[in-house]
Amino acid sequence: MPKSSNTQPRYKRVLLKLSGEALVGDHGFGIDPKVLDRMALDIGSLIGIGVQVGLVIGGGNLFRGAALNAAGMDRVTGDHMGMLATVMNGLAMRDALERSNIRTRVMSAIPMSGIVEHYDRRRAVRDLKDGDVVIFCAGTGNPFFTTDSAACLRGIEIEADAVLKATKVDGVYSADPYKDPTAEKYEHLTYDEVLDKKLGVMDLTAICLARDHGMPLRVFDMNRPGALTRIVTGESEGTLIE
Ligand SMILES: Nc1ncnc2c1ncn2[C@@H]1O[C@H](COP(=O)(O)OP(=O)(O)OP(=O)(O)O)[C@@H](O)[C@H]1O
Ligand SMILES: O=c1ccn([C@@H]2O[C@H](COP(=O)(O)O)[C@@H](O)[C@H]2O)c(=O)[nH]1
Repeated sequence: MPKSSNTQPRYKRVLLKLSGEALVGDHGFGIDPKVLDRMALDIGSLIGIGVQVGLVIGGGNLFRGAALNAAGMDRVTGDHMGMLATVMNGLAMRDALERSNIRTRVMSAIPMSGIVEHYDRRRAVRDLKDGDVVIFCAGTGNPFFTTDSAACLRGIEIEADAVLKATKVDGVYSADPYKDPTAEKYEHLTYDEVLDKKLGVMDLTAICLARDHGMPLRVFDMNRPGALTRIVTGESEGTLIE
């Protein structure tokens, strides 16, 4: 088990959404084990201060349904492939967490007997209370959604204090900072501001779901050392949407 510390967390239970695309790291495609190990270390720090951690991992490092569809594939088939990609990422993340001695459960929205458990909310909450990390795979289990929506959905279901979106950018900007170098970063936004300004860092279904259930969202750079711990201990990091 990770070492415990005296730091008082601001959040007792969080739903952490990890970018699938960022798992590529130095590799051109797939999963860079170095990124997984770094994330396992960060998650271990949270467990060490008593924070319960649910995880949703994207699939953009492997497949996205919309991209497959643009290349000619049936959209639903592409989305099924995207959801399966999130299961592969979940298995890889469990492996890294368990190598760091962090007990981990993987639950899939799509039954996959013999590989991972089927999603069960009550069981997930029990596991979280026991200090296990619970990885929620296969998104919502339905096509035409994204893992951002799945993160908000699971976060609301498990009554997380916040959904933390760990991604490649250090917050929400007035425009995509990769495309517009003059874009300015926001420290704080309301859900309606994100919707009205059509800020593309998270899909709008996810924002609506979070707004309708009063779930705070924080977008931050997963590559900044210590960012996760700073967030759960109440320091300012990334952009808060509430
Ligand atoms: N207004 C904006 N502010 C910040 N980032 C933005 C904005 N608009 C678009 N983006 C883009 O959104 C990306 C993050 O969202 P995206 O859903 O693509 O990735 P992810 O969730 O990190 O990956 P995955 O889908 O693989 O999990 C950023 O890398 C950035 O390029
Ligand atoms: O509920 C869901 C979640 C995801 N998908 C498909 O998986 C890929 C990968 O997820 P990202 O959020 O893009 O990382 C997504 O593009 C969809 O194709 C889904 O169908 N339903």
